[in-house]
Amino acid sequence: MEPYAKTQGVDMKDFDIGIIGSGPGGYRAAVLAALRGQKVAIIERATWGGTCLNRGCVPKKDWHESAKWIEQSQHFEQRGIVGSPLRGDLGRAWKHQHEVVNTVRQSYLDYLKRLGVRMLEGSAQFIGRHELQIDTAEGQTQIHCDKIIIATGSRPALPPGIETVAHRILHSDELFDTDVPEGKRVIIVGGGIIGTEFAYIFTMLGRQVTWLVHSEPLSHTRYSEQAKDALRDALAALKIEAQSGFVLKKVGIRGDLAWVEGADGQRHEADWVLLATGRHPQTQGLGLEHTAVRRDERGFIVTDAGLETDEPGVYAIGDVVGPLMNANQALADATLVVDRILGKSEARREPLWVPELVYSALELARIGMDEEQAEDADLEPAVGFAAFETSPRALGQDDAAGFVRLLADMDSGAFLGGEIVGRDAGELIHLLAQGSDRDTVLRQWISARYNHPARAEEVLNATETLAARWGLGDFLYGES
Ligand SMILES: Cc1cc2nc3c(=O)[nH]c(=O)nc-3n(C[C@H](O)[C@H](O)[C@H](O)COP(=O)(O)OP(=O)(O)OC[C@H]3O[C@@H](n4cnc5c(N)ncnc54)[C@H](O)[C@@H]3O)c2cc1C
Ligand SMILES: NC(=O)c1ccc[n+]([C@@H]2O[C@H](COP(=O)([O-])OP(=O)(O)OC[C@H]3O[C@@H](n4cnc5c(N)ncnc54)[C@H](O)[C@@H]3O)[C@@H](O)[C@H]2O)c1
Repeated sequence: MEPYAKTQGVDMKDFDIGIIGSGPGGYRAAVLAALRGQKVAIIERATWGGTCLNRGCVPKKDWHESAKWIEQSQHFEQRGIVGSPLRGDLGRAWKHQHEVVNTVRQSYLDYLKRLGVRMLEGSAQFIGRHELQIDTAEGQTQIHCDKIIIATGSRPALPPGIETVAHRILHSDELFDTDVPEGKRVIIVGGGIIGTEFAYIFTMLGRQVTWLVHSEPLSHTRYSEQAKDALRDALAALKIEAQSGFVLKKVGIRGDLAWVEGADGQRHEADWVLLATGRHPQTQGLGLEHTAVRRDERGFIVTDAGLETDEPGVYAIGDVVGPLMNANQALADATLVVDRILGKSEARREPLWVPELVYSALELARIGMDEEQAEDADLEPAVGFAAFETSPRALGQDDAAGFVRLLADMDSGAFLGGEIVGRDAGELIHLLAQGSDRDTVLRQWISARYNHPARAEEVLNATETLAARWGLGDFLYGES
């Protein structure tokens, strides 16, 4: 790819804002700051667009779409769509995501260029509190920035002593950086979000998956038991089951086969292996010792609620701050930090109100508190519920698994949190994310106009059950 700006000749230029990393956090911060008249430099040492665009959300959702179509094709004949049977081809799916990713990346770069953002290719490190040195292919250059945003993201974490082997034993970054391995049999290690998403995607795209997990998939997440059960059922219907109790200790290659060994000595063999055992914040080589920026014991950068580090004028956003690592958080962080830098807001980071998603045999989406958190906050949560199994739209789509589940405060009728499980949950969650006034938003949902038949109507139905079953009618149908 042609870089738009070489670092040569930039020597010690001044910028209003310097941003390290071009993932969703860094890219969004650059766009927002440039749109508001700031002189912005963004520095990227690897592929423009970061994890989300090149090795995460974007290619994963491209594959998830193909996986869904293959699964849906099981209903084609009964819907009157007939012809030869369809089958998944992960190799071709890899090429498809690659083309999509390249198109998106080019549009990102064009936009940054149009906005006048200075794009510098190389590895950035602090050499002073507000000075960065950038090591490029052509040499070193230095810039001064009034404000600096660290958006350096994360990298795959492997258990102690475990190393990847090219084309055979991979983590997810390597999976997207190189073509997918040929072999049909694949082992996935990890019951986190990546394991849960890829066990489904690979199976639908024609691979035989052995899925090895330590504890129940998604057990470390805040999805309700009902959501996890629904997902387990949907996976089981496709014969995708996690084998629990596996703690990875060793990996290796024997002839044509890759193997993994657990703490109990059990070995599993396959053509190749995907390791999905978490991610670490990425701060190595950043020169943080030249600043007052601190990291916690897990390596995450420590910030205040406005995402400013201990070094005044230096901020950190996205995965490198954690603890949740998703693009939605990185994007929300970028908005918050640019607003604060421009003095437009005193807002505080609110991870609770950033949507979380899982794309597997069902889409799981959630936002806000769960019951436990509500009770810990001395609130009394009422549950509003509507299942897609009676939705005319979902039935017409042959895809009626899942539900909308809302929590409201019994005393005030305030919206506390919600979960949407099933097809298009990743789109529908925006309904739950938009209400700016959570005290009155349920009243808005109950009086809003809906398209019929549509899945979004289940948000209305779930809200109505709060009125009907929990006596919240006075709050929800009251004067607005
Ligand atoms: C397989 C997978 C699927 C995912 N799917 C989803 C999803 O569906 N939805 C979702 O919300 N999230 C998803 N995520 C998570 C999401 O990708 C991350 O949360 C998001 O990319 C974090 O954004 P970021 O801006 O903090 O950092 P990143 O996207 O990691 O970008 C950081 C960038 O900084 C650069 N960098 C680091 N150090 C330096 C340096 N010293 N100098 C210059 N550049 C540097 C890196 O090269 C990188 O390009 C997924 C992740 C994975 C791995
Ligand atoms: N849709 C999304 O938002 C999305 C999608 C994919 C990834 N991500 C983010 O990317 C990050 C990485 O995802 P992930 O699934 O790798 O991490 P994760 O933290 O979600 O899960 C890691 C899993 O690895 C397991 N594990 C760790 N060491 C192990 C060992 N030695 N043996 C067996 N199992 C072991 C853990 O038990 C856990 O189930 C996460 O923070 C996730 O939130 C987000």
